[in-house]
Amino acid sequence: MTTQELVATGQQLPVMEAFYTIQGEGRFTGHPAYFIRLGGCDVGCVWCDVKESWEAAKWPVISIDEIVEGALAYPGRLVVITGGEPLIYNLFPLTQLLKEKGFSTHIETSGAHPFSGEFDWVCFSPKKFKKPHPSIYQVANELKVVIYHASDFEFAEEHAAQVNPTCELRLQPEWSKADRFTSEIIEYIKKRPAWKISLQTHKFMDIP
Ligand SMILES: C[S@@+](CC[C@H](N)C(=O)[O-])C[C@H]1O[C@@H](n2cnc3c(N)ncnc32)[C@H](O)[C@@H]1O
Ligand SMILES: Nc1nc2[nH]cc(C(=O)O)c2c(=O)[nH]1
Ligand code: SF4
Ligand SMILES: [Mg+2]
Repeated sequence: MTTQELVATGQQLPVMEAFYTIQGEGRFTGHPAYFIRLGGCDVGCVWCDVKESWEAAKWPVISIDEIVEGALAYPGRLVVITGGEPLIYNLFPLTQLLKEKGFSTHIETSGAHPFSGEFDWVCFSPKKFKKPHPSIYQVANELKVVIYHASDFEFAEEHAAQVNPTCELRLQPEWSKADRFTSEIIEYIKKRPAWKISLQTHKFMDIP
């Protein structure tokens, strides 16, 4: 099979970077985790904090065995698959192998492509720049909406109305606008306790 075919089946994937760190955001903030950052994203968020990930062709294509071997080198058994936009790819082969090896599998996604993979935790962060695929709403365990503009609160509510009732709801200040929006998020949540705040705590700790 050609590399292109192996990527299409999910046996090989473009990996921008992989690193063992502390989950900085959302429900699992503070948990040690191995991050696998896949290359490629077609969503185009103006405030994306990892724009260098967007072009898939820039990154080496690696077999899922080699990816999992990298994760096995560390004592933690929680893997977070992120990107880029990881759902561009078929994530069944990688997540099945990770689960076989005893990992909990989490994903960070905009939901802009059809859902794939076996995940223990799905963090869905919808974007105005590319509409989510309908398949994400039933599987999202956590809705994490980035607040960059006053209109993003309404956008957050529109998505909260579409996810499962058990889905946890979080608002996360966009990093460069945190001065302005953190206090607004706090006041918003105090009035609407269905929501929680998520901060990018790894940036405060100055870790990857
Ligand atoms: C870089 S994205 C990669 C995964 C996927 N493409 C997504 O957007 O969910 C990982 C997380 O970081 C969030 N994020 C990206 N840039 C951010 C910024 N400047 N401030 C706050 N959160 C940001 C995204 O919304 C997402 O929840
Ligand atoms: N420490 C740490 N936590 C994170 N949570 C989500 C991240 C991401 O970029 O997907 C991220 C990241 O890049 N670093
Ligand atoms: S969807 Fe995620 S990776 Fe893609 S541009 Fe937006 S924040 Fe960045
Ligand atoms: Mg990040």
